[in-house]
Amino acid sequence: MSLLPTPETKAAYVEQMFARIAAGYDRVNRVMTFGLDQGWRQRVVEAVAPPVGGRALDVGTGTGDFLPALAAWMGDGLAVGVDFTLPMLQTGQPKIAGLASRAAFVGGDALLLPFPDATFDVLTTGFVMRNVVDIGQAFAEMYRVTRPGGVMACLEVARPHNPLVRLGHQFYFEQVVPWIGQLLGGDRRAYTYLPQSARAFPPPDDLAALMRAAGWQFVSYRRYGLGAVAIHVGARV
Ligand SMILES: C[S@@+](CC[C@H](N)C(=O)[O-])C[C@H]1O[C@@H](n2cnc3c(N)ncnc32)[C@H](O)[C@@H]1O
Repeated sequence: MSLLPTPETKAAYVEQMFARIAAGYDRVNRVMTFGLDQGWRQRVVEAVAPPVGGRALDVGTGTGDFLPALAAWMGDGLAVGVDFTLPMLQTGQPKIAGLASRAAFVGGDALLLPFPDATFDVLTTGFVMRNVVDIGQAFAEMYRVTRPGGVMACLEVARPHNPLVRLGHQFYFEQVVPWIGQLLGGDRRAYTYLPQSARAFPPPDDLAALMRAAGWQFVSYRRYGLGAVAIHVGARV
């Protein structure tokens, strides 16, 4: 049975779903990815290479997993995480408490970012684009708030190329992950939506085309985790 919402109901569906799973979100992520997810986020941060004293924005920050790494690169710079699911931000609050004035959460929509043009040096986003109603608009908003010369990197799920790996990945993602979500996160529906939304998500070449259409230049991507995720990078010239 499809759990994918219609475009009209998607934003509310996504917000309510992440509010439900916020408390167990980090735990399920670590187990479900065999601990690889933090390494992928680290690669995203390396790809944008935040400047010392700079400003970074993480879009759809959730519990703020990108913020400590972004802040670590920037010395006295500022890492901001924006998200529209407040319970996710509340769950992540202890993660940024130790960063004092070097990190902050802001409530807001990725499709209408609450920042002026050209505010940030670098942008990151992880596992968010599957969940937005309009990927092109999200990329365009990210472009708008990036200063000329800035860089953006996007981490998202992909489907492995190798047919055998693809089959194993499909079984794991569609049959096992919902049970992990049930056992460790208490929510089988949310972790059934996850593989379904991944199936409906544009493959890496199409995602790169959407980035280019939103204005991003020098767009490229690399796959990680046997092809289960891809990191796209683009620049605002
Ligand atoms: C799968 S979580 C990813 C969280 C985090 N980026 C990470 O790497 O773990 C997706 C997050 O995107 C947020 N999100 C989805 N659509 C959004 C939108 N239109 N505006 C702001 N946040 C959004 C959700 O609230 C959720 O916290």
